[in-house]
Amino acid sequence: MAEHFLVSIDIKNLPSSGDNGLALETISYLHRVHITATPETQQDAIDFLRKYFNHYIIYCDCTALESLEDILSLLNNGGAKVFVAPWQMKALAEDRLLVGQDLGRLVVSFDRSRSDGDPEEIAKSISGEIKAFVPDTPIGIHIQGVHDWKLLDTMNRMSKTEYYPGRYVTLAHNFQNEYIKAVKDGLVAIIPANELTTNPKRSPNLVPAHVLITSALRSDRPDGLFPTIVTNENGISLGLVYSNEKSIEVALQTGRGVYHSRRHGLWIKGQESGDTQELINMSVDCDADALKFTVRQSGEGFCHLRTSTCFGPYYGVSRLEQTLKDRKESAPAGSYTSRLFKEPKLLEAKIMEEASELCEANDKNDIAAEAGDLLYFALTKCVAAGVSMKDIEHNLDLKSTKITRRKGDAKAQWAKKVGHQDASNGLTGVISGSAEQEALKEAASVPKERDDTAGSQNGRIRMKRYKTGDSDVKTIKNALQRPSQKSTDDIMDIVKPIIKEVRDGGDLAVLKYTHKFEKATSLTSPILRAPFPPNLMQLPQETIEAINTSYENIRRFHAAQREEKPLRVETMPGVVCSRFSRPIERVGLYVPGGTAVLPSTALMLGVPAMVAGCKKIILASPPRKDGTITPEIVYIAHMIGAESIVLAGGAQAIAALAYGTESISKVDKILGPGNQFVTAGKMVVSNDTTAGVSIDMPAGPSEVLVIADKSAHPKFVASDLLSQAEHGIDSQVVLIAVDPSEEQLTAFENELHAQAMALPRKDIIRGAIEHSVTLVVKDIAEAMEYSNRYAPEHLILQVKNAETVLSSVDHAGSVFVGPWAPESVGDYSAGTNHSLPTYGYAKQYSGVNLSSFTKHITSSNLTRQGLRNVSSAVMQLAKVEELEAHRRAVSIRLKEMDEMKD
Ligand SMILES: NC(=O)c1ccc[n+]([C@@H]2O[C@H](COP(=O)([O-])OP(=O)(O)OC[C@H]3O[C@@H](n4cnc5c(N)ncnc54)[C@H](O)[C@@H]3O)[C@@H](O)[C@H]2O)c1
Ligand SMILES: N[C@H](CO)Cc1c[nH]c[nH+]1
Repeated sequence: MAEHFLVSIDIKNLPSSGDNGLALETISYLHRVHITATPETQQDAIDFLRKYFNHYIIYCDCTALESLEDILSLLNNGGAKVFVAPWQMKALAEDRLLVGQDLGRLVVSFDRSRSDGDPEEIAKSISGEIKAFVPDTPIGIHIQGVHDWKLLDTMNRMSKTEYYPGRYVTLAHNFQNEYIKAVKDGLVAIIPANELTTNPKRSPNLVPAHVLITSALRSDRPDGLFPTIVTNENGISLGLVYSNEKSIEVALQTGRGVYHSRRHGLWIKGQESGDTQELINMSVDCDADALKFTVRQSGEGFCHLRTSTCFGPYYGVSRLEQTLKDRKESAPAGSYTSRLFKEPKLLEAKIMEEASELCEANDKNDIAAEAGDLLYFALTKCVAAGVSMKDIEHNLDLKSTKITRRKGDAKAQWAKKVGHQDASNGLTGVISGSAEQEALKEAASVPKERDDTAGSQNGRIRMKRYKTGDSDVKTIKNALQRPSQKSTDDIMDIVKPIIKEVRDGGDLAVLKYTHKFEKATSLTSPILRAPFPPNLMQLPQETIEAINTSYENIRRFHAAQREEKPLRVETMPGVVCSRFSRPIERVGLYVPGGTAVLPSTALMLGVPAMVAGCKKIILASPPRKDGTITPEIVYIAHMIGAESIVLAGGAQAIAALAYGTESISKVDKILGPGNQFVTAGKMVVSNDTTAGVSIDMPAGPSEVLVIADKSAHPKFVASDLLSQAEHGIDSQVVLIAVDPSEEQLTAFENELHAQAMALPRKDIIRGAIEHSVTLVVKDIAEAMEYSNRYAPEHLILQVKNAETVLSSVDHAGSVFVGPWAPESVGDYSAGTNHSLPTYGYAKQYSGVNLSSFTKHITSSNLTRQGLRNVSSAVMQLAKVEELEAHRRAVSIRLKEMDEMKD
């Protein structure tokens, strides 16, 4: 429907029927409203959208908002379009917060109330500003405070060559005729509700609403009438009638379907038949020569022949809805539908049955038949609850206005049922696969809503059970699938522009993202350099002691990994090959800080870097909101001799380390775990040959696999599973129970539930437990087979003679042996490293260790005889490869040897 005018409403002071101007109900007949959101009224605007999305098409003026997130949330809550200032348009477009057709929901607002000047120049500069930032998507323009018609005329002229979908105006003077002229000229006038009336006799100074409508219309009929299509709420056409200025005026005054009969004049539908119509709204079509009335029809129907429409009875979904409503009011004896209304459990079962039959249907006819059955039962449930087809459509419309969309993964239980795997589980395995975003918004580790039952069964936090003898291989394979994350493409689309901006824009770009993601807006430099001020590392004595103990154990274990002397092998007499290691000179260590601050990761990366002898160690970690870094990390940075701490997280920190900026030194290798953005950032920079940087491995959401036999202590088993489940909802924990009794399984489950319920992060745990499993196997050999296939980040062996099982471990990041080795000792203090491969990457990667910070150089040292001994092999192979210079490098030397002999 074309836009002609918007009624502006003060959301803090909603118009009511006693006021001057139009009341809310009458405004809904005109359908399009304009509201203003300021930092103070932002929440009111959201509440208005949520409450009235079904009644109006709502446009929001956001020019006074400071936060781009607030603008996006208005669009996400159903705002049809947002009016933004030029700087907001620029930022939204540049940050790619709106792309594609969502950009078309912007209207750029220019305030001309105080500026005069050549209209031609003004119009040109407006057009230039828009084209500079949104060159490809047509967007609307709004001229605010217009007091000069020359400017509007010029804009109108320009619109013939430059397309703006909507030219909106707010007038400086409140004159009736000006509004009417604007609408007649094809502009969309924004008119305050208190300057409009449906009763011009009573309020002669206000603008008559019906005149505004007819000003937008042009009749191409000799009698000047406007053809009017009448539809029901679902958009089904009831018939064709005619309107004129008078009938529109009465329709607006009475809120009913009122038309002009070419035989009888003013026609109030249903006045005689009783089949009245409640007016929902009226609108003008795209070329302004026809009207549409949307109405709620009562009685027999619209047509004088007593059918629902002038084209016959309803059909399809509308007929079904009508029948169901009739049955609800009064059903004939024995009606099946009426039984469904009375037996909700039967209805529920039928919905599931039909949904499953639809899934199984293959050919076109079957699919249509099964979809029809499912619709019947689904709509029965809706009608029983008083939900109409219109309500469903509104809901769909609201979802379609969202700019941040869910990826739409199936819940694990359903995905597993049908054996669906996320197609995007490819690239790294770590950054592949759900989140949240909601795209932009779905941080990996967010607590579940309180009423979310994920991970719970009958109110208990419980993992799903599978038994290898009872379930087929495919079912178990699916059950052991890691939870999927946001698709690789989505993440790459977010990360790549960030990296490019930091590479090109340096410090300023890093700061921009730190302000945005960490909200640390007071930060003016992205770096904290050593020597670190003592006041930034004040810690309680017990924390210092804990760090010192962990530091020393980690140092000892990693120092023991040093190769004391070079490897030296004489491969043939006189041919000596050697290999020696050298530290990587400059390393960047990423310490996560999104959902939890992990100083222990600073130790796990920093201590081996120091032991290896890296010359330059730079830490990077997202700062807190006030711009500071947690004192434990500063203290550890000081202990390991770090050059500096980059006060940034995510892909921006990775890019700064890879390319360097004015203040951040470039590094040769980046190590450390992180979320999907960090991991994707590491992948991107390591693939850029111009960056000259390598990375450690894909280290994503934490996971643990516990193998427990009859000797295992349920309390220990449950506590180990929970220690990794509390990391994030994207973590996965697996229990392999070896030949357990039912009592033992129940004991594991009771403990898990009881301990989880007492933990502060139980909501996160529930999320993780949703995709976690207990697998029952017959013996330890089978347990090891499954464990090796899964290749867990952490493997815990709570079995008899655990030490002997170690020899069967082929793939795991780190193993914890026996009842007295909880995984958390490895997380903090035992000495082994906690930066480990996840997602099954333990099949090809090691966890961080000393060699992650070194590289090897080889050397060959030959005597004369040595060269003679190897010469024929070298020369023959050079000949085969037709590389003559290679061959000669040997033959010339042999000749020289021979001559020297003579
Ligand atoms: N495998 C291992 O060895 C190991 C060790 C420790 C931690 N971990 C894992 O590391 C992860 C840490 O993740 P985290 O989120 O807590 O911290 P993080 O520091 O990895 O990520 C936070 C950063 O993500 C960026 N970000 C957030 N939302 C964004 C968006 N919408 N667009 C672009 N960038 C965005 C921000 O820059 C923010 O600074 C967890 O999954 C944890 O389990 C793994
Ligand atoms: N378990 C994580 C590695 O997957 C590391 C960690 C840090 N803090 C606590 N735990």
